Order: sequence, then structure tokens, then C-alpha cells
Amino acid sequence: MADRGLEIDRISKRYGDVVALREMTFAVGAGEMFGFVGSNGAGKTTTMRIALGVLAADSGEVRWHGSPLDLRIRRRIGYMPEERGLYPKMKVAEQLAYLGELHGLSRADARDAALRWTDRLGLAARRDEEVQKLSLGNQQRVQLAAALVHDPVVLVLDEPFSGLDPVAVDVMSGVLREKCESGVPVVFSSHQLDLVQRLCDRVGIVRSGRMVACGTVDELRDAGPAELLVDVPDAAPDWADGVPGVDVVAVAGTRTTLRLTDGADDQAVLKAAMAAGAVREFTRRRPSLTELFRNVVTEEPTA
Ligand SMILES: Nc1ncnc2c1ncn2[C@@H]1O[C@H](COP(=O)(O)OP(=O)(O)OP(=O)(O)O)[C@@H](O)[C@H]1O
Repeated sequence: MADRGLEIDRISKRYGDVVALREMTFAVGAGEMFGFVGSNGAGKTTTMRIALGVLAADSGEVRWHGSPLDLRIRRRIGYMPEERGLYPKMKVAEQLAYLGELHGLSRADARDAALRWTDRLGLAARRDEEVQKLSLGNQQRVQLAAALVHDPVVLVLDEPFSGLDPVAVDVMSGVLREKCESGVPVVFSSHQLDLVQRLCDRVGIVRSGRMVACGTVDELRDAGPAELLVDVPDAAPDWADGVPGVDVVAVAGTRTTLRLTDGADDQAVLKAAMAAGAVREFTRRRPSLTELFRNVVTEEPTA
């Protein structure tokens, strides 16, 4: 069997009457960046906490290179929790070195790593400040440093980008990309879908505790409904009504957006447009991740 790195295999979880996860399944391979997206309450945090072992699943298994996760591997996961878990009164570098030691680094290595990551994440000037005195964005940078300080073999990050300014987003993206290129599987949740589309090799969309779409951004976009943007300046505004195989999505000025229904032939649409007048623009566009997300999460849930 191919080595899948981190595997989440049919994990189910209830909190009393609330079903949080229903056979949640996905895998993140070496050097892959996986974006985990879904509405509020869809089950992302629950999945990540189970992957880390801070929460037990009712059923299913989490594996690392084919074996169930044990304590030794769990210590080597870099985790950024949604509820940020830093000691507010401890100084930045001291705290990072302490966390490094907790994860098994020697004192000297932990100090070096604390210096290196504070440099890399733009926190060098804040090393001797108490975490509670930092801005929220800087606290978040410290939280990322805490996930990285022990040189993790896999990164699991719960909304690492929320609340960051654009420069911090770039710094964070660069660090994650670098880790990924060094062979570390990276999974992060986010509601910033443009960022997920830009950064991730693969994306999983979760609805009501279940993975409902999973693949590369291109695969997901290709599977979504194709649209055509057509500009026929001299045609009547309703020229596309009645053209077989398309639904009119929007008309803006002389430009009409059409959605192709299953199996429709875009060349037939082009012919119809040319019959209506001179065609100035005829573009096929794929849905963005945000549009796909809206389609997927608003579909009726299956029982
Ligand atoms: N400790 C808990 N006790 C009871 N229900 C819980 C608990 N934690 C989570 N839930 C419920 O489990 C479901 C999944 O929640 P979870 O936090 O995993 O979602 P999420 O996708 O991370 O949401 P968000 O995007 O808002 O962070 C929700 O219905 C939530 O209300």
C-alpha cells in the first residue's frame, strides 16, 4: 500500500446527542499541504484534536506511515490549537525553549530553536516580552513558533491565519511552504478560501462531520459546474434564453454569464451567440473554491 503519511480513517465522534464526526476520512502525504475547510461547527477542530490524541474517537483510527499513532509520534506533531495555549506570563523565548524541551529537545537545542524561530517569524525584538503583552497577531506568531520549535514530523494547525495582517500571512505561508517542501505533511483549517486555493496541494471540504469533497483544487474546480462568460454587445439582453444546455446566471451590461448543464456543448452556445450578433468575448470559467464551497455546503445533507 502506498505510504499516506498521516491517515485519518473513518473517525466518528459524538458529544452526547451531537454527532460531530461521521466516518471522517482523508490522508496527507509527505510534502503535501492539505487545506481543511467547512462551515462553523462542521467538525474540523474535533478532527484535529483526535489526530493529536487530546480527544478520543468513538471509532476509526489515526495512522502515521501505516501504524496507529503512539505517544512517541504524538510528541513529534506540531500542533497549533484553535484555543491558543500559551502561558501568558512567560516570556516569548523562554516559553518556546521550555516547550521545545517538553517535546524532547536538549536545553541547548531548545534555546537555539527558540532563537531561530523567533528570528524567522519576525519576533526577535519581542523575545523578552511576556506573551500576554503582545498583540494578538504576534501571539499567534509565537503559537506557530511553538508548533515548530521541536522540528515536528507533521504539522496540524487549527486556523493559523485567522486575524493575521497580510505581511504575517505571507510569513506564515512561507514557513508552511518551506516545511512542506522539506517533506513534512501540513494540514491546516481555514475559512480564508482564497488563501487555501493559493497555498494548498489538496483540499477537503467538510459538512456536518463528513468529508464531502476532497481533491486537488483543480480537480474540485473541474468537477464543479462550468460557466461561460459571453459578450454580444448588439444582441437583445435575453438572447441566451432558450439556448439549450445553459442556465442564465447573470446579465451585467452586455455580458451574460451562463452555466452549462450536464453534457452541454459550449460550441453550440458559441453558435447561438454568433447568430445573435458579433461576439466580443467568449470565456469558459471554472468556479473558485469559494463558489464551490458555497455549492457544497448549501446542498441538502444526505441522511
Ligand atoms: N466539547 C464539546 N461538547 C459538546 N459539543 C461539542 C464540543 N466540541 C464541539 N462540539 C460540537 O461538535 C460539532 C463540531 O465542532 P468543531 O469545533 O469540531 O467544528 P469546527 O469545524 O472546528 O467549527 P469552527 O469552524 O466554528 O471552528 C459542533 O456541532 C460543536 O457544537
